[in-house]
Amino acid sequence: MAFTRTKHATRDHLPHLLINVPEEHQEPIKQMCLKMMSHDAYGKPYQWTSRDFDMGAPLGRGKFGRVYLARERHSHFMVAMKVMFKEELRKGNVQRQVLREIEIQSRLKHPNILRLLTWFHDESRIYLALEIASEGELFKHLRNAPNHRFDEPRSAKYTYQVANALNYCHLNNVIHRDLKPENILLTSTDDLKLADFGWSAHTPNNKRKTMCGTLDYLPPEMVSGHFYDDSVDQWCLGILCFEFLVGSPPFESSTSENTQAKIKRLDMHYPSHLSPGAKELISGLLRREGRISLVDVMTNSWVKEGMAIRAAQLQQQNKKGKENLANN
Ligand SMILES: Nc1ncnc2c1ncn2[C@@H]1O[C@H](COP(=O)(O)OP(=O)(O)OP(=O)(O)O)[C@@H](O)[C@H]1O
Repeated sequence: MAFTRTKHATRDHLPHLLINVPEEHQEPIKQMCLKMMSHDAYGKPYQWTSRDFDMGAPLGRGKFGRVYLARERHSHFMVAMKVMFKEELRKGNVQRQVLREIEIQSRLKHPNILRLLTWFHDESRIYLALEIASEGELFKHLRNAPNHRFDEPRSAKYTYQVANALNYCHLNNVIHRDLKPENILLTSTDDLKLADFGWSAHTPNNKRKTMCGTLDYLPPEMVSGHFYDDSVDQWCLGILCFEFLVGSPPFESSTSENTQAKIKRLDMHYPSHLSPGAKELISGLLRREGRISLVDVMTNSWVKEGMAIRAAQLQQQNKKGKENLANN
């Protein structure tokens, strides 16, 4: 890739790079790779600027940023370009949060974590060149799903992918701390990308005490203002898995005081449509202490079986899609 600064593929590696690429896409991808390899940035330090990119359609808008589809001029490599105005960041007093997000996200390289490919700034703006997740926020898909919830196989697959991403974060001494469907993006291949590391933190051994994250997802130790460690992310994964399956988080209530009180009492109910496997997994995560590990989640039998069913569902959908295309 034009953006990587170490371990570069050369022309000799092209046959290897194209191994899993369908026949009909081989030539355009080969041409793009060749263009990337001939870019001044390839393998060398390079000062990117907005002049290197053609900006296209808007993909979305956040509190401080607007995100556009953008194309790198030389290689035609597509990215999602997040543009933030320095003045707005200053007014919102979030400069440090943004710098932390950049610093942490540029170090993390995992298939289920949104890649920050490069970043640069000019007098008034900061630009983040991000990997594209073309299906956008997972939250939108949850809201559009029947009864605002995913079926068990789909929930199991997504739970696995988030557990995998969080496990990688923890191995790299990073706690995400703000897991929720709004902070997860979906790709065209039905894969999740964890985004928004604005609240994440390095975890140098000692426990932390900052209250952050979203109320519905806060673990009891954070609600009570106690010290906490990276197992807060396991709690959030339990809430997320519940929300996938039920359509709303388990401690949701009309006021934030009630939500906090319910979290402290672990006052929640499992709807009758949940399978015993799903309940067992969630109850292993939504504990005050002794939460199951992320590796336990990834090897859990409900998760494994659900993933296999989801893979078969997608294969079936793809087959139908191809048949419909052929018939039209
Ligand atoms: N990499 C991406 N690929 C595709 N769409 C994206 C990508 N990043 C962001 N978007 C879209 O742009 C929207 C805004 O993203 P952004 O990261 O600025 O905001 P946010 O995280 O939702 O909000 P905030 O951090 O301000 O609370 C997202 O909701 C999503 O729809």
